[in-house]
Amino acid sequence: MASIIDGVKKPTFDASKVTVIYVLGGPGAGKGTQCGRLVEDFGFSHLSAGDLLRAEQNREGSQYGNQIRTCIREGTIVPQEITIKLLEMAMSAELKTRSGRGWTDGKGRFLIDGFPRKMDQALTFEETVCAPSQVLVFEADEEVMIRRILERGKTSGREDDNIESLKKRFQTDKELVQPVIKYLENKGKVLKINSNQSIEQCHKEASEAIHKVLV
Ligand SMILES: Nc1ncnc2c1ncn2[C@@H]1O[C@H](COP(=O)(O)OP(=O)(O)O)[C@@H](O)[C@H]1O
Ligand SMILES: O=c1ccn([C@@H]2O[C@H](COP(=O)(O)OP(=O)(O)O)[C@@H](O)[C@H]2O)c(=O)[nH]1
Repeated sequence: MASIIDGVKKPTFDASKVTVIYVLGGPGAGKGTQCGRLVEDFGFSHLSAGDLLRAEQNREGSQYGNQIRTCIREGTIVPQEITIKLLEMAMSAELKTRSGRGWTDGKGRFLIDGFPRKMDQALTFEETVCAPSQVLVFEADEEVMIRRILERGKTSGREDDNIESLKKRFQTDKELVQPVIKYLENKGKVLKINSNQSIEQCHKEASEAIHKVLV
């Protein structure tokens, strides 16, 4: 069977026709929740790297299923070739099927949630797909994130919404994701939002920042 990966190479769409916003933050910081709200406001396509990986993991015949499952359970990062290819394919598909609906400036609007989580991903995506216009980073205290994830775990069915996986995800966040945030901060693209606050307050701060990017 053909692989979904045929090397990271130029995507099939024109990078000048898309606006990409990265949405980062620890597990349970509220990335998915806030993306849902921003989709309503601005007509973004919301691409969660974690959701794309879970879908690929469960796809019948996927040769990456076991590898993805192990990484997710252990809170480690899936090799970039897999994640970037999945993102690129999802972006191409959206650009074909939506053809501008809800994108008032004619550019494809993408919220990329939970990515990049490692420096190699940040650099490769920038080189082969495009650079982000803005980066939203939701920051919550560890005890707040633990409480939210354990609550979510009661119904999410996710193999990593438990305290053992969570501790490993926090470790990965410190070691790998924080350097990516520093790198993006040096480019002046990062807005940090305190997500111990209410969903409403986080949304207000996030949507103000997006307004400035999309004008
Ligand atoms: N600001 C907030 N205040 C209280 N609960 C929140 C807040 N943001 C998200 N939640 C809840 O916390 C859980 C994790 O949020 P989610 O958006 O899935 O986080 P992430 O995508 O960052 O892992 C969800 O059950 C969500 O309803
Ligand atoms: O670019 C990515 C994004 C996610 N993941 C994996 O998917 C898991 C779940 O990520 P998601 O963003 O869905 O969940 P969160 O930890 O933010 O709740 C992570 O812990 C990683 O194992 C990954 O390998 N690369």
